[in-house]
Amino acid sequence: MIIKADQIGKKYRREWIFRGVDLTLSAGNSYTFVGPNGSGKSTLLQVLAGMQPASAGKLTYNLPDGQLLDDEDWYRHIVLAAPYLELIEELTLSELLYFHVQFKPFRPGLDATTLMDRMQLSHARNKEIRFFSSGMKQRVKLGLALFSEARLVLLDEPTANLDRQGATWYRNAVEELLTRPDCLLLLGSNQPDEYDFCSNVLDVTQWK
Ligand SMILES: Nc1ncnc2c1ncn2[C@@H]1O[C@H](COP(=O)(O)OP(=O)(O)OP(=O)(O)O)[C@@H](O)[C@H]1O
Repeated sequence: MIIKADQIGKKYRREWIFRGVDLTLSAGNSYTFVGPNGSGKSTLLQVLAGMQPASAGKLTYNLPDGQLLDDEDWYRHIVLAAPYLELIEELTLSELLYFHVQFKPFRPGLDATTLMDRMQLSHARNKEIRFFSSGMKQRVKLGLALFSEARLVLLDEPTANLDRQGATWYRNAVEELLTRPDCLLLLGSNQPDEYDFCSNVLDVTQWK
């Protein structure tokens, strides 16, 4: 997976959030977008993920064999965990995993039972998501992102609402993901301990 951004920009009404972004993001690497509150990290991640249209410039997505992904294919290859994305609150955890796997398989060797175990949430398998604490919900979002079969993993504020044990769990899971040469990891963060393993740290204020 290679994402090429050619002079992309995003504006809301008359305000440019960022512009002139030229990037080549390649699988086997991680990239972290940093900057103060409101600087455009989440917006840039969403535009790079194809979830929001760019207002200017061009984005292309290539697989290693040079194949270009079209819109329909694209969504099979990405996962995003972010505070602003909601889980389906009426489902139990078991039901949610069953629903999710219909659209996106888990990584090889994982099923719903092992995944709940990896999320350290087996005890809550029959509880509805709406009764989960914010930290438990965050583990579910991260678990679905980190343990699903996807070539592009986007994590926005990954340790939001996690306690110290949860932050260690995140750290171990993300380091395991980084051993996969076929995976491209993009992070949005302003917490250094969420991304200090990452060698490509990009300040979004350079694109104001
Ligand atoms: N849908 C929208 N309509 C108008 N303005 C928006 C919209 N979404 C975001 N913005 C504006 O875009 C700017 C960047 O917001 P964004 O959420 O990308 O920043 P951020 O760096 O992720 O912030 P934080 O660190 O607080 O999460 C902000 O000024 C925000 O108000």
